[in-house]
This record gives sequence, C-alpha cells and structure tokens, in this order.
Amino acid sequence: MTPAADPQGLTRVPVALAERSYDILIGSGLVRGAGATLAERFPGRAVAIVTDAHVGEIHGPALEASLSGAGIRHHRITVAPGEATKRFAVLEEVVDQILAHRLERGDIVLALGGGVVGDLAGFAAAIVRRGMGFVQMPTSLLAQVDSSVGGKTGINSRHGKNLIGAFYQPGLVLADTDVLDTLSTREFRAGYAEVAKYGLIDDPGFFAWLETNWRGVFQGGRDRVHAIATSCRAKAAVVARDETETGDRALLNLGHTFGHALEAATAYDGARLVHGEGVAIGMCQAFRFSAKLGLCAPMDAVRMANHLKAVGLPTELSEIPGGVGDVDRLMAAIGQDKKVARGKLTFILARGIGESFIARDVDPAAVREFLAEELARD
Ligand SMILES: NC(=O)c1ccc[n+]([C@@H]2O[C@H](COP(=O)([O-])OP(=O)(O)OC[C@H]3O[C@@H](n4cnc5c(N)ncnc54)[C@H](O)[C@@H]3O)[C@@H](O)[C@H]2O)c1
Ligand SMILES: O=C(O)C(=O)C[C@@H](O)[C@H](O)[C@H](O)COP(=O)(O)O
Ligand SMILES: [Zn+2]
Repeated sequence: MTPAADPQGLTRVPVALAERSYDILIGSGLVRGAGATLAERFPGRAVAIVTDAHVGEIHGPALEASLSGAGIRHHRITVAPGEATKRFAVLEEVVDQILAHRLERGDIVLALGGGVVGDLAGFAAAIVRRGMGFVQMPTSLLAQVDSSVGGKTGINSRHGKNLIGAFYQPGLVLADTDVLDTLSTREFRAGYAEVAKYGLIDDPGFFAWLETNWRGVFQGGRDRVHAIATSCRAKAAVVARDETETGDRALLNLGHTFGHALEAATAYDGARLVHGEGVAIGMCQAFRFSAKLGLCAPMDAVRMANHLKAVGLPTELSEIPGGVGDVDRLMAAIGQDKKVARGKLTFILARGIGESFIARDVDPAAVREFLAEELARD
C-alpha cells in the first residue's frame, strides 16, 4: 500500500501512543526546513544538537543555518562516530554539555545521526532534568527505518549490548532522505538488513517486493521512500500495541539474540562487524535454527539468506574478520539478552518467510549444538 503523503510531498507516518503520539516525516529537504518545522511545532524551545563528528561535519552546518534562520538558539555537542560511543563516559559528557548550555526541561535534545547518536542522545534526553524534549533526525538508513522510532534509548555495558537504558519516545522524527546520499554503501547495506527484517517478521509481500526492487532502494527515489515508509509503518504499528515489549514488540528482535552476541564477541568493533551486519547474520541463523528444529522449510532459510547475500550482506559467521570465539563465549553473551525470563532463553524463530514468532523457554542444549554447527560452516 502507498502511504499517505502530506501537501509538501512528505510522507507522514503517525505513531499512535495516546498523549505521547508523534509523527515520522519522511522525504526531501527536512534538514533545510528543520528550523521552520521546529519553530512551528515547539515554539520558543532551544536545541542541543547531538551528532557524531562525521555526520556533524557533513550535515551540521545546514541544520544550524536552518535553526538560526528560524531564530532558534542552538548548541552542537559532538561525539566520536561508532558503537564504542554508546558508553557511560560519553553519556556523562553529553549530559554535562546539555547542562552547561543551560538547556531547560522544555528545551530539545535533537539527535542528528545514526542509531548510535539516537540511542545515546535519547537516553540523555530521558535523564536530564528527568526528561527533556527529544527530536530524532536520523541520518543512516538504519536509523530512518528503525532506531529513531519507538523510544528504545540506551548504551552498552561490558556485560552486553543495550543493557542500560530507558523507553523514551521522541516528540518528532524528521527522516530527510537526501542525507542518505552521503552514507557509505557498507552502512546503507547494514540498514537494509533491518528493512528486510520487517518482511521476514510478518510481511511476505514486502519481502518479495524487496527481492525484486532492492536495487531501486539502493539507488534512491520512489522505491527508497517506499521501503522507508513501509518499515516505519510496520514498526509504528508494533510499538503502538506494545510500547515496552511485554509481548509482540519482541518480534522486532528477529536476528538480534544471535546478532547482539556477535557484536559483543567482536568487542563492538565496527571495523569487523556493525549492528546491521550482525542482524543479517543473526536473522539467517534464526531461520537456519528454525529449520533445524523442523519449524520452517529449509528452502525458506536458503531463500532469505540468498537475498541478503545478493545485496552484499554477510550471512555466515565465517565472514566476520577475526572470528567470534567459541560456543561458550557466544552462549555467555546470549545469556545476558534482555528477553531472558526466569533464566530461560527467548528467541524469535520462524515458520516461514513472514511467519516469525516468539519462542520462549528454548532449550540451551539445542542452541549450543546449533552454534557448534554454525561455527563449523564455511
Ligand atoms: N533504538 C532502537 O530501536 C534501535 C534499533 C536498531 C538499532 N539500534 C542501534 O543503532 C546503532 C546502529 O545504528 P547505525 O547503523 O545508524 O550506526 P551509526 O550510528 O554508527 O552510523 C553508522 C555510520 O554511518 C555514519 N553516518 C550516519 N549517517 C550518515 C550520513 N548521512 N552520511 C555519512 N555518514 C553517515 C556515522 O558517522 C557512522 O560512522 C546500534 O547501536 C544499534 O544497537 C537501535
Ligand atoms: O525497537 C525494537 O524493539 C527493536 O528490537 C529494534 C532493534 O532493531 C534494535 O536493534 C533494538 O535496539 C534492539 O533492542 P534490544 O532491546 O534487544 O536491545
Ligand atoms: Zn536492530
């Protein structure tokens, strides 16, 4: 289905969360128009722009010019690019700078960047003065289709991925599709893994559309906007019915129980593995594990992996430079997953493409056996 477009040609996807409802605006020119948009929606608010050094250098000046043009006081807070930035020391620095600039509770923390910046800045917004205004301006494909939506914010711990954080919804998401033109192919592909995830969870028609049209998504234009909007609508629907992951929302974790363990096993070193790549391998593992357990046709596991391979994503552990250690190491990371309940493992498994489900109380011995096989694959 084609999402509704507003009069300026932007696509608007609402996230329905009662008094915390907000819009995701998707399209061209949103950075340029940010000053006018914020002045209209949040009049009189000052802005702390949190960005990474890479994104800030490329897209910071246009955003700042737009805010200045609308008479909005703003300050830029810059962090280092990469997953290692999601840690306490950097959070402390961001919080300190927000306070040093004397931003008030009603002022806005604006995340300009990928998922790393969004998760970190969102967590800062949640805790400074017990909750400031928060706007997401996602600049990676991954952030536009996933991390800027739904209010999961946080940082990593030495015990595991995203273990410290809060649910804190933004008041607005501005996904400017123009900025994706400066994203590297590797990072675009990584974000594509989360796009494919929505098809694999419960939308086989979308997955089939991606198999045919993925080149258009990579090129830009209508297909890209369609993929972003479809992803945002899928995520908005799940978040609206289960904001804090007491049930259904866990489906969005397809590929993440394995994927997060791989990120931990590679010490969050983006040179070896970035989040979307971990999710790509993790989703393939979820399907292969489902096939091994007799839940899903082996051909479906082959089909989904073939598509991810076709776009250039990794699908096997053997593709991770430097390896990921042994079964014990991976099981230790999996044991810290936030979906563990009463000591029992939870995985998102599949009965087929678009037929994912939440499997609770998964037998650790079966996971061990499966991982040993995975480590032995070429
Ligand atoms: N909160 C959620 O719901 C959620 C969902 C998915 C992922 N995440 C988190 O998101 C993070 C991954 O996000 P990511 O893939 O965006 O990684 P990222 O934030 O590290 O960005 C990837 C790289 O691309 C660069 N970049 C971003 N936008 C750019 C642009 N327009 N032009 C040029 N370079 C650009 C960044 O500087 C960085 O080097 C992980 O920490 C993951 O856990 C969170
Ligand atoms: O929004 C969600 O819910 C997700 O699970 C989306 C994931 O893509 C994302 O990586 C999220 O940060 C993982 O959440 P976590 O609770 O497993 O840390
Ligand atoms: Zn993810």
